[in-house]
Amino acid sequence: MPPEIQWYPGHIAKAERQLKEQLKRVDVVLEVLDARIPLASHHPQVAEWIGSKPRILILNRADMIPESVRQAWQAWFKRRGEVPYFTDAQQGQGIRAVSKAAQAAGVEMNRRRRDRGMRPRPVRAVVIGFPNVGKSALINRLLGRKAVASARRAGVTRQLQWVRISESIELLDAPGVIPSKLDNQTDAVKLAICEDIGEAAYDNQHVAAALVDLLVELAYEEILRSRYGLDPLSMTGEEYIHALANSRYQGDAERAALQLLNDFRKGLMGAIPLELPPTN
Ligand SMILES: Nc1nc2c(ncn2[C@@H]2O[C@H](COP(=O)(O)OP(=O)(O)OP(=O)(O)O)[C@@H](O)[C@H]2O)c(=O)[nH]1
Repeated sequence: MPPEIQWYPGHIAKAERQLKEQLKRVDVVLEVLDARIPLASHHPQVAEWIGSKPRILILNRADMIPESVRQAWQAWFKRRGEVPYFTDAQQGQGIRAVSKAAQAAGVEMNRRRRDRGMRPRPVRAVVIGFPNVGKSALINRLLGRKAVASARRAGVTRQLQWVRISESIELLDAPGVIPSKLDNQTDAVKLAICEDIGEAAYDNQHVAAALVDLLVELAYEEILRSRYGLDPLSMTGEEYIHALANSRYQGDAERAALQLLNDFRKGLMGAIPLELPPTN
């Protein structure tokens, strides 16, 4: 069977090259994950690309998961010796803590510079993450003004410039786009559901069916039942899309799939995580 989600060729290598170019220039890396799918929106090679540079871990779209799940992730990352910063870059929540963490990394860097007889300078940082996770929105919030294009469409970010976000922090105004991980279709489907996928080709009906299956698996079936008047427990995700198409869209399964995906992506189903911290 061919992979369900495919990326347009040529894009991955170029994205990796550009990302490495950006990482070379900075002291600190701000890695943005999607709080609904912190595992699927992390690329396993990030540690290798960053090397020994400090990384600040940001779970954006924190408004799209319940508080209890946020706490569960907090505890899970803490057990792994990591500190997640939860942000809502759209509304500007949690931004100050991110800036402070970058600033603290800068203090550490300047201590080392002074030890080597070098003059202190502002810490240089870059925001990286998968397409559409909210990198530009976060940069705008860190800047405190609207300077970087932010759009609902994936893959709009381009150019490269330094911007001063405080006395002690300089930021690359173009975020680093992390290339897709190609070997994990389960993660790819989650990225497609959340629209964090960039230049990929995928089948909306397949992705919407996977969303229904995931919602049932995570015991969110009541949301589907009350929103669409159809019980997902008695059928597969694929059957659900067809049932929805028959009940509302004259059998048009593509419209039903797009409606369901849009409702989820816009948060109209409520704050729903698609991943929970692993229990082991
Ligand atoms: N609900 C919610 N929406 C967000 C948040 N952050 C960003 N968004 C929205 O998500 C969409 C993508 O945000 P961008 O900032 O353009 O994402 P990006 O990562 O820069 O995207 P690319 O340029 O495609 O790589 C926009 O519609 C934002 O308004 C958030 O914390 N919560």
